[in-house]
Amino acid sequence: MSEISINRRGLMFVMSSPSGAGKTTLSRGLLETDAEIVMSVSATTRAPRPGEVDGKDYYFASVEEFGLMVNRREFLEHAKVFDNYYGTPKAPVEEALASGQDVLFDIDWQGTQQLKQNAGADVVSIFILPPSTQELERRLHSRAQDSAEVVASRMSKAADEMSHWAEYDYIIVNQDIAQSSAQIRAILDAERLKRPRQTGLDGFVKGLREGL
Ligand SMILES: Nc1nc2c(ncn2[C@@H]2O[C@H](COP(=O)(O)OP(=O)(O)O)[C@@H](O)[C@H]2O)c(=O)[nH]1
Ligand SMILES: Nc1ncnc2c1ncn2[C@@H]1O[C@H](COP(=O)(O)OP(=O)(O)O)[C@@H](O)[C@H]1O
Repeated sequence: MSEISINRRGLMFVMSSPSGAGKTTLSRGLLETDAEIVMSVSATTRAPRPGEVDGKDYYFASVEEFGLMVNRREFLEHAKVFDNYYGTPKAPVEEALASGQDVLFDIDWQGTQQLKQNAGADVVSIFILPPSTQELERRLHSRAQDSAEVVASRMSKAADEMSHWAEYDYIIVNQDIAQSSAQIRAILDAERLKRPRQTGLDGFVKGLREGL
């Protein structure tokens, strides 16, 4: 039997966490296993880490270039995080949603608030907590891509970021990657099934009733 597909409205799936709690790892896992969701690639003024690819991990921009994009209103949201600027380019998100895809955002609490203000009903937000402070520090060190100074600065800012946990729809404590991935999967599956998002239901049910 062929799979039934009912048209639905794309959703904006936001994941935030203090740096090092595991967002990047969890979002990569989701993208690899789900063809209906695409990542929003942000622009940033931060320097690329070893292995990061321009246009894939981020669009790396100078402060001047970033400022021009802000002036041209090219961002859906933007914010200063740590000592750098980050922003979500608007056009790719609008194109993906219009073509029926969901979009995954790895953005901070400031960006999440802005998205909720502009597109409330389409936003589903998850906050990811580390299982402990010691484990957060271990993960930041294990990533080994940032200097000791950067790790220390991110640890000191984790408390700030974590203070916004209650603004999110769902909270996941990321102890075990497989378990956290399964929890994220469950949230996405359930949110996709919400009645207002299944815009094709009217026609589908009409067809069913006419066939009786
Ligand atoms: N508001 C906003 N925050 C972003 C954006 N892109 C990344 N961030 C956040 O900026 C913070 C730092 O990101 P990054 O430098 O990649 O380090 P990470 O914390 O290890 O992922 C994280 O909290 C990200 O969620 C964006 O486009 N907008
Ligand atoms: N549940 C987990 N258990 C152990 N290590 C993890 C877990 N989740 C992520 N990590 C590791 O912690 C480090 C930071 O994870 P990352 O996904 O880069 O975090 P973030 O994107 O939130 O900064 C990486 O080395 C990653 O492999």
